[in-house]
Amino acid sequence: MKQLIEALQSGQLQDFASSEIKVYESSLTQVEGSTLLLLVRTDAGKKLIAVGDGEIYNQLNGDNVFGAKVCPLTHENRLTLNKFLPYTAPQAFGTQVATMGLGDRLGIASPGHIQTIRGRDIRPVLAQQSIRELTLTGRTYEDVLDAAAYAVFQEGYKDGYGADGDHLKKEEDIEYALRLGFTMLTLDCSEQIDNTIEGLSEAEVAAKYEQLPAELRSRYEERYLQTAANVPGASLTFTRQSLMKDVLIYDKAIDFMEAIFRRYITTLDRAVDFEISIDETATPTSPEAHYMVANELRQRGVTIFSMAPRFCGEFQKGIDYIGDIVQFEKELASHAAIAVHFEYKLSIHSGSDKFSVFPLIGKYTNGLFHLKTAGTNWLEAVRVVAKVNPSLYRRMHQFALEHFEEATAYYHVTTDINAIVPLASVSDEELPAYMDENNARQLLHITYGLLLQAKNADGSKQFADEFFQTLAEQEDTFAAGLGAHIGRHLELLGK
Ligand SMILES: O=C(O)[C@@H](O)[C@H](O)[C@H](O)C(=O)CO
Repeated sequence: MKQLIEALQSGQLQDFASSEIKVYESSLTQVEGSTLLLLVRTDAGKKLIAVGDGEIYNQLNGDNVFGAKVCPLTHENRLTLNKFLPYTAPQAFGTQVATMGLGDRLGIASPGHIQTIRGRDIRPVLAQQSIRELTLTGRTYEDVLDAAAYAVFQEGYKDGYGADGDHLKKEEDIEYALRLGFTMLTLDCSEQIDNTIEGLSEAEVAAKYEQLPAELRSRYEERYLQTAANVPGASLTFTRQSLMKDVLIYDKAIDFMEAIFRRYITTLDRAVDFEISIDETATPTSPEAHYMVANELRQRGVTIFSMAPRFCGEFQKGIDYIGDIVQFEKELASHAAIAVHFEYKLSIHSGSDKFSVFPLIGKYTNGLFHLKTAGTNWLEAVRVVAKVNPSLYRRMHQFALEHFEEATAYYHVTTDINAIVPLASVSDEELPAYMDENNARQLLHITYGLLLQAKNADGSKQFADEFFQTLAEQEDTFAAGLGAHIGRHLELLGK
Protein backbone atom coordinates (compact mmCIF):
# COMPACT_ATOMS: atom_id res chain seq x y z
CA MET A 1 0.00 0.00 0.00
CA LYS A 2 2.93 2.38 0.63
CA GLN A 3 3.72 2.14 -3.05
CA LEU A 4 0.08 2.75 -3.87
CA ILE A 5 -0.05 5.84 -1.64
CA GLU A 6 3.13 7.15 -3.28
CA ALA A 7 1.73 6.35 -6.74
CA LEU A 8 -1.54 8.11 -5.87
CA GLN A 9 0.21 11.15 -4.44
CA SER A 10 2.71 11.40 -7.30
CA GLY A 11 0.00 11.08 -9.93
CA GLN A 12 1.54 7.91 -11.43
CA LEU A 13 -1.89 6.31 -11.70
CA GLN A 14 -2.53 7.38 -15.30
CA ASP A 15 -5.80 5.40 -15.29
CA PHE A 16 -6.80 7.25 -12.14
CA ALA A 17 -7.92 10.50 -13.65
CA SER A 18 -7.62 12.93 -10.82
CA SER A 19 -5.54 16.10 -10.71
CA GLU A 20 -5.19 15.91 -6.96
CA ILE A 21 -5.38 13.00 -4.55
CA LYS A 22 -5.78 13.51 -0.81
CA VAL A 23 -4.84 10.40 1.17
CA TYR A 24 -6.46 9.84 4.59
CA GLU A 25 -3.61 7.90 6.12
CA SER A 26 -5.52 7.22 9.37
CA SER A 27 -7.84 5.04 7.30
CA LEU A 28 -5.10 2.60 6.22
CA THR A 29 -6.33 -0.80 7.42
CA GLN A 30 -5.39 -4.41 6.77
CA VAL A 31 -8.32 -6.83 6.67
CA GLU A 32 -7.93 -10.60 7.17
CA GLY A 33 -4.20 -10.19 6.55
CA SER A 34 -4.71 -10.08 2.80
CA THR A 35 -6.53 -6.88 1.85
CA LEU A 36 -5.38 -3.30 2.42
CA LEU A 37 -7.97 -0.53 2.51
CA LEU A 38 -7.42 3.22 2.24
CA LEU A 39 -9.70 6.24 1.90
CA VAL A 40 -8.71 8.97 -0.55
CA ARG A 41 -10.29 12.12 -1.97
CA THR A 42 -10.15 12.60 -5.73
CA ASP A 43 -11.65 15.12 -8.11
CA ALA A 44 -14.68 12.82 -8.15
CA GLY A 45 -14.99 12.86 -4.38
CA LYS A 46 -13.95 10.38 -1.71
CA LYS A 47 -13.13 6.81 -2.76
CA LEU A 48 -12.28 3.62 -0.91
CA ILE A 49 -9.21 1.92 -2.37
CA ALA A 50 -8.77 -1.83 -1.85
CA VAL A 51 -5.63 -3.81 -2.67
CA GLY A 52 -5.27 -7.57 -2.21
CA ASP A 53 -7.37 -10.69 -2.67
CA GLY A 54 -9.38 -11.27 0.50
CA GLU A 55 -13.12 -11.80 0.83
CA ILE A 56 -13.73 -8.12 1.50
CA TYR A 57 -11.93 -7.25 -1.75
CA ASN A 58 -14.32 -9.52 -3.64
CA GLN A 59 -17.40 -8.11 -1.91
CA LEU A 60 -16.61 -4.41 -2.39
CA ASN A 61 -18.04 -2.86 -5.54
CA GLY A 62 -15.61 -0.73 -7.52
CA ASP A 63 -13.48 -0.26 -10.66
CA ASN A 64 -10.15 -2.01 -11.13
CA VAL A 65 -7.39 0.59 -11.55
CA PHE A 66 -3.64 -0.08 -11.45
CA GLY A 67 -4.21 -3.43 -9.75
CA ALA A 68 -6.41 -1.84 -7.07
CA LYS A 69 -10.17 -1.64 -6.66
CA VAL A 70 -11.42 1.97 -6.49
CA CYS A 71 -14.80 1.92 -4.72
CA PRO A 72 -17.44 4.63 -4.37
CA LEU A 73 -18.70 5.36 -0.85
CA THR A 74 -22.01 3.67 -1.44
CA HIS A 75 -24.51 2.27 1.04
CA GLU A 76 -23.69 -1.29 -0.08
CA ASN A 77 -19.95 -0.77 0.33
CA ARG A 78 -20.57 0.68 3.80
CA LEU A 79 -22.45 -2.47 4.79
CA THR A 80 -19.49 -4.51 3.57
CA LEU A 81 -17.14 -2.37 5.67
CA ASN A 82 -19.40 -2.90 8.69
CA LYS A 83 -19.27 -6.67 8.17
CA PHE A 84 -15.48 -6.91 8.11
CA LEU A 85 -14.64 -3.95 10.38
CA PRO A 86 -17.06 -4.00 13.36
CA TYR A 87 -15.75 -0.68 14.70
CA THR A 88 -17.30 1.02 11.66
CA ALA A 89 -20.78 -0.03 12.81
CA PRO A 90 -22.59 1.91 15.56
CA GLN A 91 -22.93 0.58 19.10
CA ALA A 92 -25.05 1.16 22.20
CA PHE A 93 -23.16 2.63 25.16
CA GLY A 94 -25.33 2.06 28.20
CA THR A 95 -25.48 4.35 31.19
CA GLN A 96 -21.92 4.20 32.49
CA VAL A 97 -20.15 6.45 29.98
CA ALA A 98 -20.75 10.08 29.04
CA THR A 99 -22.00 10.51 25.50
CA MET A 100 -22.46 13.47 23.17
CA GLY A 101 -24.86 13.69 20.26
CA LEU A 102 -23.04 15.34 17.37
CA GLY A 103 -25.82 15.73 14.86
CA ASP A 104 -24.46 16.23 11.34
CA ARG A 105 -27.15 17.56 8.99
CA LEU A 106 -24.65 17.74 6.11
CA GLY A 107 -22.97 14.34 6.31
CA ILE A 108 -19.50 15.92 6.37
CA ALA A 109 -18.94 16.97 10.00
CA SER A 110 -18.11 13.62 11.62
CA PRO A 111 -14.37 13.61 10.75
CA GLY A 112 -13.98 16.91 12.62
CA HIS A 113 -16.10 15.59 15.48
CA ILE A 114 -13.94 12.46 15.76
CA GLN A 115 -10.72 14.51 15.72
CA THR A 116 -12.19 16.63 18.54
CA ILE A 117 -13.57 13.90 20.80
CA ARG A 118 -10.84 11.25 20.34
CA GLY A 119 -9.01 10.55 23.57
CA ARG A 120 -11.55 12.27 25.83
CA ASP A 121 -13.67 10.64 28.53
CA ILE A 122 -16.83 10.78 26.40
CA ARG A 123 -18.15 8.90 23.36
CA PRO A 124 -19.75 10.34 20.21
CA VAL A 125 -23.20 9.65 18.84
CA LEU A 126 -22.20 10.66 15.34
CA ALA A 127 -25.25 9.42 13.47
CA GLN A 128 -27.89 11.52 15.22
CA GLN A 129 -30.73 12.99 13.23
CA SER A 130 -34.41 13.55 13.90
CA ILE A 131 -37.12 12.83 11.34
CA ARG A 132 -37.63 16.61 11.31
CA GLU A 133 -34.03 17.06 10.15
CA LEU A 134 -34.33 14.33 7.52
CA THR A 135 -37.49 15.98 6.19
CA LEU A 136 -35.82 19.38 6.06
CA THR A 137 -32.58 18.17 4.47
CA GLY A 138 -34.06 15.53 2.17
CA ARG A 139 -31.73 12.86 3.57
CA THR A 140 -32.48 9.32 4.76
CA TYR A 141 -31.35 7.38 7.81
CA GLU A 142 -29.27 5.24 5.42
CA ASP A 143 -27.43 8.43 4.38
CA VAL A 144 -26.86 9.35 8.02
CA LEU A 145 -25.40 5.95 8.93
CA ASP A 146 -23.29 5.81 5.76
CA ALA A 147 -21.72 9.23 6.41
CA ALA A 148 -20.88 8.38 10.02
CA ALA A 149 -19.44 4.95 9.20
CA TYR A 150 -17.19 6.26 6.42
CA ALA A 151 -15.99 9.06 8.70
CA VAL A 152 -15.09 6.49 11.38
CA PHE A 153 -13.19 4.50 8.75
CA GLN A 154 -11.49 7.63 7.41
CA GLU A 155 -10.27 8.63 10.87
CA GLY A 156 -9.46 5.10 11.98
CA TYR A 157 -11.60 5.71 15.06
CA LYS A 158 -12.04 2.48 17.01
CA ASP A 159 -13.45 3.70 20.35
CA GLY A 160 -17.06 3.25 19.25
CA TYR A 161 -19.81 5.60 18.12
CA GLY A 162 -23.58 5.67 18.40
CA ALA A 163 -26.51 6.16 16.04
CA ASP A 164 -29.58 7.96 17.45
CA GLY A 165 -32.98 7.87 15.80
CA ASP A 166 -33.83 11.18 17.36
CA HIS A 167 -37.23 12.61 18.32
CA LEU A 168 -39.16 9.66 16.95
CA LYS A 169 -42.93 9.91 17.43
CA LYS A 170 -44.34 7.36 15.00
CA GLU A 171 -43.98 3.59 15.16
CA GLU A 172 -43.07 3.35 11.47
CA ASP A 173 -40.11 5.69 12.10
CA ILE A 174 -39.04 3.63 15.10
CA GLU A 175 -39.20 0.46 12.98
CA TYR A 176 -37.22 2.20 10.19
CA ALA A 177 -34.42 3.32 12.50
CA LEU A 178 -34.18 -0.02 14.34
CA ARG A 179 -34.27 -2.01 11.10
CA LEU A 180 -31.24 -0.07 9.87
CA GLY A 181 -29.32 -0.80 13.05
CA PHE A 182 -29.66 2.44 14.96
CA THR A 183 -28.32 1.88 18.47
CA MET A 184 -30.14 4.69 20.28
CA LEU A 185 -33.81 5.48 20.15
CA THR A 186 -35.07 8.85 21.37
CA LEU A 187 -38.80 8.56 21.93
CA ASP A 188 -40.46 11.95 21.61
CA CYS A 189 -43.57 11.96 23.83
CA SER A 190 -44.57 15.56 23.15
CA GLU A 191 -47.78 14.52 21.37
CA GLN A 192 -48.91 12.48 24.39
CA ILE A 193 -48.10 15.25 26.89
CA ASP A 194 -51.16 17.40 27.58
CA ASN A 195 -49.94 20.99 27.57
CA THR A 196 -53.44 22.39 27.96
CA ILE A 197 -53.46 21.47 31.63
CA GLU A 198 -51.08 24.29 32.52
CA GLY A 199 -53.71 26.80 31.45
CA LEU A 200 -56.52 25.40 33.65
CA SER A 201 -57.64 26.80 36.99
CA GLU A 202 -57.19 24.70 40.12
CA ALA A 203 -60.89 23.88 40.08
CA GLU A 204 -60.78 22.83 36.42
CA VAL A 205 -57.74 20.63 37.14
CA ALA A 206 -59.54 18.99 40.07
CA ALA A 207 -62.68 18.41 38.05
CA LYS A 208 -60.75 16.89 35.14
CA TYR A 209 -58.70 14.73 37.52
CA GLU A 210 -61.83 13.36 39.17
CA GLN A 211 -62.94 12.07 35.78
CA LEU A 212 -59.97 9.68 35.73
CA PRO A 213 -60.55 6.05 36.80
CA ALA A 214 -60.62 5.70 40.58
CA GLU A 215 -57.97 2.94 40.50
CA LEU A 216 -55.58 5.19 38.59
CA ARG A 217 -56.11 8.11 40.94
CA SER A 218 -55.64 6.00 44.07
CA ARG A 219 -52.47 4.43 42.64
CA TYR A 220 -50.90 7.81 42.01
CA GLU A 221 -52.07 9.22 45.36
CA GLU A 222 -50.68 6.25 47.26
CA ARG A 223 -47.33 6.47 45.50
CA TYR A 224 -46.83 10.24 45.61
CA LEU A 225 -48.92 11.66 48.45
CA GLN A 226 -48.84 8.82 50.96
CA THR A 227 -45.27 7.68 50.18
CA ALA A 228 -42.30 10.00 50.56
CA ALA A 229 -40.05 10.33 47.54
CA ASN A 230 -36.66 9.52 49.03
CA VAL A 231 -34.06 10.66 46.50
CA PRO A 232 -30.73 11.81 47.96
CA GLY A 233 -29.85 15.23 46.56
CA ALA A 234 -33.30 15.97 45.21
CA SER A 235 -35.69 18.45 46.78
CA LEU A 236 -39.16 17.03 46.02
CA THR A 237 -42.48 18.29 47.42
CA PHE A 238 -45.69 16.75 46.14
CA THR A 239 -48.98 18.48 46.83
CA ARG A 240 -52.38 17.17 45.80
CA GLN A 241 -52.75 20.06 43.37
CA SER A 242 -49.36 19.54 41.71
CA LEU A 243 -49.91 15.78 41.54
CA MET A 244 -53.30 16.15 39.88
CA LYS A 245 -51.75 18.45 37.25
CA ASP A 246 -48.79 16.14 36.60
CA VAL A 247 -51.03 13.07 36.28
CA LEU A 248 -53.20 14.88 33.74
CA ILE A 249 -50.13 16.14 31.86
CA TYR A 250 -48.03 12.95 31.76
CA ASP A 251 -50.19 9.83 32.32
CA LYS A 252 -50.89 9.21 28.63
CA ALA A 253 -47.21 9.83 27.81
CA ILE A 254 -46.14 7.23 30.38
CA ASP A 255 -48.48 4.70 28.79
CA PHE A 256 -46.91 5.52 25.42
CA MET A 257 -43.38 5.06 26.77
CA GLU A 258 -44.28 1.65 28.20
CA ALA A 259 -46.03 0.53 25.01
CA ILE A 260 -43.05 1.43 22.80
CA PHE A 261 -40.61 -0.19 25.25
CA ARG A 262 -42.55 -3.45 25.23
CA ARG A 263 -43.20 -3.46 21.49
CA TYR A 264 -39.75 -2.41 20.21
CA ILE A 265 -37.05 -2.52 22.89
CA THR A 266 -37.70 -5.75 24.81
CA THR A 267 -38.19 -7.63 21.54
CA LEU A 268 -34.75 -6.73 20.15
CA ASP A 269 -31.85 -9.21 20.09
CA ARG A 270 -29.32 -6.42 20.59
CA ALA A 271 -28.66 -3.58 23.01
CA VAL A 272 -30.31 -0.24 22.28
CA ASP A 273 -30.00 2.94 24.32
CA PHE A 274 -33.63 3.96 24.92
CA GLU A 275 -34.06 7.66 25.66
CA ILE A 276 -37.25 9.37 26.80
CA SER A 277 -37.68 12.91 25.48
CA ILE A 278 -40.19 15.15 27.25
CA ASP A 279 -38.25 18.32 26.47
CA GLU A 280 -40.04 19.59 23.39
CA THR A 281 -43.20 20.67 25.20
CA ALA A 282 -44.56 24.00 26.40
CA THR A 283 -44.56 22.62 29.94
CA PRO A 284 -41.26 22.77 31.84
CA THR A 285 -40.62 19.46 33.65
CA SER A 286 -40.61 20.05 37.41
CA PRO A 287 -38.35 17.73 39.42
CA GLU A 288 -41.53 16.26 40.93
CA ALA A 289 -42.91 15.47 37.47
CA HIS A 290 -39.56 14.00 36.41
CA TYR A 291 -39.56 11.80 39.54
CA MET A 292 -43.13 10.69 38.91
CA VAL A 293 -42.43 9.74 35.27
CA ALA A 294 -39.23 7.92 36.24
CA ASN A 295 -40.88 6.09 39.13
CA GLU A 296 -43.87 5.06 37.03
CA LEU A 297 -41.49 3.62 34.42
CA ARG A 298 -39.62 1.74 37.13
CA GLN A 299 -42.90 0.38 38.57
CA ARG A 300 -43.81 -0.83 35.07
CA GLY A 301 -40.44 -2.48 34.47
CA VAL A 302 -39.37 -0.01 31.78
CA THR A 303 -35.59 0.53 31.79
CA ILE A 304 -34.16 3.57 30.05
CA PHE A 305 -30.71 4.87 29.05
CA SER A 306 -31.53 8.55 29.52
CA MET A 307 -34.29 11.07 30.07
CA ALA A 308 -34.49 14.55 28.55
CA PRO A 309 -36.66 16.85 30.70
CA ARG A 310 -37.71 20.33 29.62
CA PHE A 311 -35.59 22.47 31.94
CA CYS A 312 -36.77 25.78 33.39
CA GLY A 313 -35.74 28.80 31.31
CA GLU A 314 -35.04 28.47 27.57
CA PHE A 315 -32.81 25.94 25.77
CA GLN A 316 -33.21 27.54 22.38
CA LYS A 317 -31.40 26.43 19.24
CA GLY A 318 -27.81 27.51 18.69
CA ILE A 319 -27.52 30.06 21.52
CA ASP A 320 -26.66 30.13 25.20
CA TYR A 321 -29.09 29.38 28.03
CA ILE A 322 -31.77 32.00 28.62
CA GLY A 323 -33.20 32.23 32.14
CA ASP A 324 -32.52 32.35 35.87
CA ILE A 325 -29.32 30.34 36.32
CA VAL A 326 -29.84 30.11 40.11
CA GLN A 327 -33.23 28.46 39.61
CA PHE A 328 -31.78 26.32 36.82
CA GLU A 329 -28.99 25.10 39.13
CA LYS A 330 -31.46 24.32 41.92
CA GLU A 331 -33.67 22.24 39.64
CA LEU A 332 -30.74 20.69 37.78
CA ALA A 333 -29.42 19.31 41.08
CA SER A 334 -32.73 17.51 41.62
CA HIS A 335 -33.04 16.32 37.99
CA ALA A 336 -29.51 14.92 38.12
CA ALA A 337 -30.15 13.24 41.49
CA ILE A 338 -33.31 11.65 40.13
CA ALA A 339 -31.42 10.26 37.12
CA VAL A 340 -28.78 8.78 39.43
CA HIS A 341 -31.49 7.33 41.69
CA PHE A 342 -33.20 5.57 38.78
CA GLU A 343 -29.87 4.59 37.18
CA TYR A 344 -30.04 6.41 33.88
CA LYS A 345 -28.35 9.49 32.41
CA LEU A 346 -29.75 12.98 32.22
CA SER A 347 -30.01 14.02 28.58
CA ILE A 348 -29.67 17.65 27.59
CA HIS A 349 -31.33 18.48 24.26
CA SER A 350 -30.58 21.63 22.28
CA GLY A 351 -27.25 21.34 24.00
CA SER A 352 -25.51 23.51 21.41
CA ASP A 353 -23.79 26.60 22.84
CA LYS A 354 -25.20 26.42 26.38
CA PHE A 355 -21.79 27.57 27.65
CA SER A 356 -23.05 29.35 30.78
CA VAL A 357 -24.56 26.14 32.20
CA PHE A 358 -22.10 23.50 30.95
CA PRO A 359 -20.00 23.62 34.16
CA LEU A 360 -23.19 23.05 36.22
CA ILE A 361 -24.21 20.13 33.99
CA GLY A 362 -20.78 18.51 34.34
CA LYS A 363 -20.82 19.10 38.12
CA TYR A 364 -24.29 17.82 39.00
CA THR A 365 -24.18 14.82 36.68
CA ASN A 366 -20.70 13.89 37.94
CA GLY A 367 -19.65 13.92 34.29
CA LEU A 368 -22.17 11.20 33.35
CA PHE A 369 -24.63 12.79 30.93
CA HIS A 370 -25.86 12.73 27.35
CA LEU A 371 -25.69 16.10 25.59
CA LYS A 372 -27.21 16.65 22.16
CA THR A 373 -25.95 19.10 19.59
CA ALA A 374 -26.77 19.52 15.92
CA GLY A 375 -27.48 23.06 14.78
CA THR A 376 -24.17 24.42 16.00
CA ASN A 377 -22.33 21.99 13.72
CA TRP A 378 -24.26 23.31 10.74
CA LEU A 379 -23.44 26.88 11.84
CA GLU A 380 -19.72 26.07 11.92
CA ALA A 381 -20.04 25.10 8.27
CA VAL A 382 -21.83 28.37 7.58
CA ARG A 383 -18.99 30.18 9.37
CA VAL A 384 -16.50 28.60 6.95
CA VAL A 385 -18.58 29.81 4.01
CA ALA A 386 -18.71 33.32 5.51
CA LYS A 387 -14.92 33.25 5.73
CA VAL A 388 -14.04 31.90 2.28
CA ASN A 389 -17.03 32.51 0.03
CA PRO A 390 -18.60 35.85 1.00
CA SER A 391 -20.79 35.97 -2.08
CA LEU A 392 -22.40 32.63 -1.23
CA TYR A 393 -22.81 33.63 2.40
CA ARG A 394 -24.54 36.90 1.40
CA ARG A 395 -26.96 35.05 -0.88
CA MET A 396 -27.75 32.50 1.83
CA HIS A 397 -28.18 35.16 4.50
CA GLN A 398 -30.56 37.18 2.32
CA PHE A 399 -32.56 34.04 1.46
CA ALA A 400 -32.77 33.18 5.17
CA LEU A 401 -34.15 36.63 5.97
CA GLU A 402 -36.80 36.22 3.30
CA HIS A 403 -37.83 32.74 4.54
CA PHE A 404 -37.37 33.11 8.30
CA GLU A 405 -41.06 33.16 9.18
CA GLU A 406 -41.59 29.94 7.24
CA ALA A 407 -38.82 28.27 9.25
CA THR A 408 -40.29 29.21 12.63
CA ALA A 409 -42.93 26.52 12.01
CA TYR A 410 -40.23 23.93 12.84
CA TYR A 411 -38.31 25.46 15.74
CA HIS A 412 -39.21 27.60 18.75
CA VAL A 413 -36.96 30.68 18.81
CA THR A 414 -37.29 34.26 20.06
CA THR A 415 -35.06 35.71 17.36
CA ASP A 416 -35.23 39.44 16.67
CA ILE A 417 -34.30 39.58 12.98
CA ASN A 418 -34.58 43.36 13.05
CA ALA A 419 -31.60 43.40 15.41
CA ILE A 420 -29.41 41.68 12.80
CA VAL A 421 -26.94 44.11 11.26
CA PRO A 422 -27.97 44.68 7.62
CA LEU A 423 -25.83 42.76 5.13
CA ALA A 424 -25.10 45.86 3.06
CA SER A 425 -23.33 47.52 5.97
CA VAL A 426 -21.06 44.54 6.66
CA SER A 427 -17.78 44.08 4.81
CA ASP A 428 -16.75 40.64 3.53
CA GLU A 429 -14.11 40.42 6.27
CA GLU A 430 -16.79 41.01 8.94
CA LEU A 431 -19.27 38.38 7.67
CA PRO A 432 -18.01 35.55 9.97
CA ALA A 433 -18.95 37.73 12.97
CA TYR A 434 -22.61 37.02 12.19
CA MET A 435 -21.94 33.54 13.63
CA ASP A 436 -21.14 35.16 16.97
CA GLU A 437 -24.41 37.09 17.19
CA ASN A 438 -27.46 35.25 18.58
CA ASN A 439 -30.09 36.57 16.22
CA ALA A 440 -28.03 35.87 13.12
CA ARG A 441 -27.14 32.44 14.48
CA GLN A 442 -30.78 31.53 14.90
CA LEU A 443 -31.67 33.04 11.52
CA LEU A 444 -29.20 30.72 9.75
CA HIS A 445 -29.85 27.84 12.16
CA ILE A 446 -33.55 27.28 11.63
CA THR A 447 -33.49 27.97 7.87
CA TYR A 448 -30.96 25.18 7.17
CA GLY A 449 -33.48 22.96 5.42
CA LEU A 450 -34.90 25.72 3.24
CA LEU A 451 -31.37 26.78 2.27
CA LEU A 452 -30.18 23.25 1.44
CA GLN A 453 -33.30 22.39 -0.53
CA ALA A 454 -33.72 25.75 -2.34
CA LYS A 455 -33.80 25.43 -6.13
CA ASN A 456 -33.31 27.79 -9.05
CA ALA A 457 -35.93 28.17 -11.77
CA ASP A 458 -34.14 25.49 -13.84
CA GLY A 459 -34.38 23.01 -10.93
CA SER A 460 -30.70 23.24 -10.00
CA LYS A 461 -29.80 23.74 -6.35
CA GLN A 462 -29.70 27.42 -5.48
CA PHE A 463 -27.03 27.04 -2.78
CA ALA A 464 -26.36 23.39 -1.88
CA ASP A 465 -23.94 22.43 -4.67
CA GLU A 466 -21.75 25.52 -4.18
CA PHE A 467 -22.06 25.11 -0.41
CA PHE A 468 -20.81 21.50 -0.43
CA GLN A 469 -18.08 22.30 -2.96
CA THR A 470 -16.84 25.12 -0.72
CA LEU A 471 -16.83 22.84 2.33
CA ALA A 472 -15.04 20.10 0.37
CA GLU A 473 -12.29 22.56 -0.54
CA GLN A 474 -12.16 23.72 3.10
CA GLU A 475 -12.35 20.31 4.76
CA ASP A 476 -9.50 21.02 7.18
CA THR A 477 -10.81 24.52 7.99
CA PHE A 478 -14.22 23.04 8.83
CA ALA A 479 -12.66 20.32 11.00
CA ALA A 480 -10.57 22.92 12.81
CA GLY A 481 -13.63 25.10 13.37
CA LEU A 482 -15.52 22.16 14.85
CA GLY A 483 -12.48 21.32 16.94
CA ALA A 484 -12.45 24.78 18.47
CA HIS A 485 -16.20 25.11 18.91
CA ILE A 486 -17.12 21.61 20.07
CA GLY A 487 -13.85 21.53 21.97
CA ARG A 488 -15.12 24.56 23.94
CA HIS A 489 -18.31 22.63 24.72
CA LEU A 490 -16.30 19.68 25.99
CA GLU A 491 -13.84 21.73 28.04
CA LEU A 492 -16.68 23.51 29.88
CA LEU A 493 -18.43 20.19 30.45
CA GLY A 494 -15.25 18.94 32.10
CA LYS A 495 -14.38 16.51 29.28
O1 LIG B 1 -33.11 19.77 14.98
C1 LIG B 1 -33.50 18.68 15.43
O2 LIG B 1 -34.60 18.15 15.19
C2 LIG B 1 -32.58 17.92 16.38
O3 LIG B 1 -31.25 18.37 16.22
C3 LIG B 1 -33.02 18.12 17.83
O4 LIG B 1 -33.08 19.50 18.08
C4 LIG B 1 -32.04 17.41 18.75
O5 LIG B 1 -32.76 16.56 19.61
C5 LIG B 1 -31.25 18.35 19.58
O6 LIG B 1 -31.67 18.74 20.66
C6 LIG B 1 -29.94 18.81 19.05
O7 LIG B 1 -29.45 19.89 19.79
